[in-house]
Amino acid sequence: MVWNPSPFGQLKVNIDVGQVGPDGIGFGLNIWDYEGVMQYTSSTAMALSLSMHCSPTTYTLRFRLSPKSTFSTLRRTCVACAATPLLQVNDLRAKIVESDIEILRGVNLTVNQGEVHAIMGKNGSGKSTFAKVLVGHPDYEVTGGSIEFKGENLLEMEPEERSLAGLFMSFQSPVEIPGVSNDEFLVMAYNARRKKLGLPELGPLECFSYLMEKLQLVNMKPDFLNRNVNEGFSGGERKRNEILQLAVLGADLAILDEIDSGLDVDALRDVANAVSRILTPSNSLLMITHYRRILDLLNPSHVHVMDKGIIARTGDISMVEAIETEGYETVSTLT
Ligand SMILES: Nc1ncnc2c1ncn2[C@@H]1O[C@H](COP(=O)(O)OP(=O)(O)OP(=O)(O)O)[C@@H](O)[C@H]1O
Repeated sequence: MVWNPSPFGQLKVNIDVGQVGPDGIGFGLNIWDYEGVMQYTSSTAMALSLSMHCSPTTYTLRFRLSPKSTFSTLRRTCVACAATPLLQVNDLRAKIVESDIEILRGVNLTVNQGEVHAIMGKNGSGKSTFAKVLVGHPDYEVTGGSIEFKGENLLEMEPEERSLAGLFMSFQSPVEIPGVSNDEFLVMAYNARRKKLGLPELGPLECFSYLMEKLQLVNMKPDFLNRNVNEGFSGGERKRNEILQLAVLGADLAILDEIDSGLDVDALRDVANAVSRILTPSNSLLMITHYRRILDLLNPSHVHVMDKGIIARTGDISMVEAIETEGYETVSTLT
C-alpha cells in the first residue's frame, strides 16, 4: 500500500463507504490531496472495521485486510501545516457552587482543529467537572483562569450561546425530556444552529430526509424519532441518541463523556464509526473514557491523564498501555 501525502499541502480525506454486506465487508476507501490527486484508492473488500482521522498536522489511517488480521496503522505528518487552536484552556480553576469545594485546580489544555483528545483518569479526578465547566453547567463556578473557543472568551457566553457557537457535549447520563419528541427536539435545535450560522431554516420535508440520513449513520431505527427524548430508552439507546444529536447538529468541538460506557460491542462500533465519519480536518473531539476499546477505534492524537483537578500527564495512545499495566498513580507522577 502506498500513501504519500504531499509534504507542503493539506490532505483532503474522503471515505467512500460502499455497500456493507451481511458479513460486514465491502468498504471502499479513497484519499485525495487538496489538488484532487488520488493518493490512495481501494474498491475491493478491504476493511471490516475502519477508523480514520486526519488533522492539519497528522494523518492517521488504520485498516485491516481481513476480519482476522490485526490492524495496521499508517501515520503521516505534514510539517508545513500550522495547527489552528480551537480550544485553549489556561490555568482553569472551578468550584462547586453549593459547597465551595474546589474541583479544578489549574487545568491547561489546547485542542487544535482536527485533533482527537482523550482524557482518562481515576474516578473523582475531575474529568466530568471539566467537561461540564466547558459547556457552562450552573453547578460550577469558575474561580480563575481562561477558556478561549475559536478565539472568543467562552466564559462570557451563556450555555446556549456555547452550543450555538459549535460546542457539543454528550453527558454521562443523558436526561429524558418528557413531552418532547426526538424529531421535534432535533429539528428545533438544528434550525436554531442554522439560524446562528446565517442559513435558512429547513422545512418539514427537508428536515425529514436530513434526519433519516443521520439515523442511518448512527444505525438507529426511524421509530426513535417519534418517541419522547430518551424516555424509556435503554442506556445504550440513550448513548446512540446522543451521537444522533451530534450528527444532526454538527459541532466544532464535540465533548463525549463516557459515551462508551454501557454499550454492547455492536453499538460501540456503530458509535465509533459514526463519530469517525463526523470528524473532519476542521472539527475536533474531546472524549472522556476509562476504556481502551474506543481509543483503539477512534485513535486519539493526544491522551491526557487527569489527577486531582489538573491534567497531570499528556502523551499519545501508547500511554494507555502504561496506564493499564502500571495504573494511574504511577503514570500521573512520571515526568
Ligand atoms: N455537583 C456536585 N456536587 C457535589 N460534588 C461534586 C459535584 N460535581 C462534582 N463533584 C465531586 O467532584 C469530584 C470530581 O467529580 P467528577 O465527576 O468530575 O469526576 P470524574 O473524574 O469524572 O469521575 P468518574 O471517572 O467517576 O466519572 C468528585 O469527588 C465528585 O463527587
